[in-house]
Amino acid sequence: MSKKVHLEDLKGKLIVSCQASVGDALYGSETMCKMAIAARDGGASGIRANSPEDVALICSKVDLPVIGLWKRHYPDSEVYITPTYADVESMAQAGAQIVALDATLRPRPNGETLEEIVKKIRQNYSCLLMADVSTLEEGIHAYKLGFDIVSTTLSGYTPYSVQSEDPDIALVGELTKRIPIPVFAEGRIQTLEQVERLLENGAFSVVIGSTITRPHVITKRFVDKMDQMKAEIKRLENELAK
Ligand SMILES: CC(=O)N[C@H](C=O)[C@@H](O)[C@H](O)[C@H](O)COP(=O)(O)O
Repeated sequence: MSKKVHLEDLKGKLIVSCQASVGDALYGSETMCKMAIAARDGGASGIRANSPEDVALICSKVDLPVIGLWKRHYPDSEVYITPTYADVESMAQAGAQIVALDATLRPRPNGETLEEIVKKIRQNYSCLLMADVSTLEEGIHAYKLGFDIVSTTLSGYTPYSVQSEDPDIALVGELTKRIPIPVFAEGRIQTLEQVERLLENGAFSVVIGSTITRPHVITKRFVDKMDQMKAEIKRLENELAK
């Protein structure tokens, strides 16, 4: 049974998402656990992690609250973040103090509903529930279903939500005005200035993944920018040569 987490301990704090996909150089529970230890050593107040294996290992080695999710793809649904009751149950059993699940209004596998999942988890487990949403409507709906936290995780990742390369600062502000539970800012956060604006807009906590724990993503961002700059210099040289 996971230890109780006190959300106040996460207020104004950083949660580091330690996740890697199959095929990533850093894929594997041992490596993700080392990432979580490094995040703890850097002062993170919580960890977000994917899969029962990674969560169980991190919970055993890192004395921080763990937000557990399980990315699983089902043929009959677009929902892939902890889609079914069994997936949520696996994360609670792995020891996650908080279980994050897709809280969009999209159809779930096997015809399961978010309402049924929340009700059943509340009957059987003491973990907190975090709603990964992409719109204000989904956040309000998740609050009404009894979630403990709403996170902007999926903004920009559903076809009907705001598409941007930046974090959805506006959604954080809208959610904090409309629901009384903690709103976590999550998704595409890359700079301290963005963190400042997110907190100013009412973010309870900030979740950062790729910019801290995905070296290939960080590397690609620099490489792409430098290639752009090189191409621009070449273009200007050609202009001057005319
Ligand atoms: C869209 C989706 O599946 N997001 C996932 C949610 O767990 C993770 O892949 C993200 O890395 C995490 O939300 C943190 O975001 P960022 O890596 O941009 O800091």
